Amino acid sequence: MSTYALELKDLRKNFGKTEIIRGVNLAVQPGERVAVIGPNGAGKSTLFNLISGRFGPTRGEILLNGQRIDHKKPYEINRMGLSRSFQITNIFPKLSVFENLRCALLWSMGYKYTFLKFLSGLKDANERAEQLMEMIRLEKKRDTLAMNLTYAEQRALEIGITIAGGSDVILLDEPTAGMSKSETSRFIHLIKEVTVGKTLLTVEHDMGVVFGLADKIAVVVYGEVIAFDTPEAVRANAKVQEAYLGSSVADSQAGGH
Ligand SMILES: Nc1ncnc2c1ncn2[C@@H]1O[C@H](COP(=O)(O)OP(=O)(O)OP(=O)(O)O)[C@@H](O)[C@H]1O
Repeated sequence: MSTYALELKDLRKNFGKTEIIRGVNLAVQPGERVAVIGPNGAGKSTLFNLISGRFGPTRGEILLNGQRIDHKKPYEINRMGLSRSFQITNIFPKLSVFENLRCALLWSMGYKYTFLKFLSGLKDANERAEQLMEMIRLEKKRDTLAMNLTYAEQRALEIGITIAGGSDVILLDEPTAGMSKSETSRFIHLIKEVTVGKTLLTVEHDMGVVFGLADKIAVVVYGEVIAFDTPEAVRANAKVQEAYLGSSVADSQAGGH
């Protein structure tokens, strides 16, 4: 049986007659941090949509901790241990930071607790919400409505909501998009801290973030993974350099990352 946290086997997706994902194979070890990079339109979002169950594949298999998840519904995949962040769209703007985290926790506990155990569940959720708030460094904003947080704070809250359910595989879509340079470096640090021991997949355009965060990089070009390796090996990969025309990846090297 597979011991991979996530495994894609000959994964394919057609939209109409066009094959957008063209036989992707990828095996991610538990605890690995993987950045998925590639030119615009390469299929990165489609890949995330397939993994998280928004789309069903045309062919191929997706395994989460050895169990098939292709053709399961997003909430079923979530229950099986995969959580995806949608930038800040999981946040309830009119709830406080604490209430947002507590909601996420209760939602994830709801299926495990019977109604009669709900009250004790509530106590657990309160305690865990406090812990999570400290982890994402928003304890001073405990009672602030989410809509009144700064953008970077909202992104931190979103990460808190994403990890609240205890999933061991986390998908993040461009986690630092829209942040300033200093916010970005603080946020990379935060992501690393809160995902210790978890498997992380990010779609990312910012090469600084990619090289700061990833143990491995998957390079998607025209619906195929053309390289899956350590950042150093990917930088040196001739196929990758050709696909990027020596731009982003080489630039980040010149930038000293
Ligand atoms: N629901 C859909 N129906 C038809 N075509 C789609 C659909 N979703 C994506 N595509 C097409 O699939 C291709 C891959 O798109 P996708 O969004 O996965 O690329 P991407 O690598 O995430 O791009 P970007 O970096 O610009 O976000 C594009 O040509 C896009 O037009």
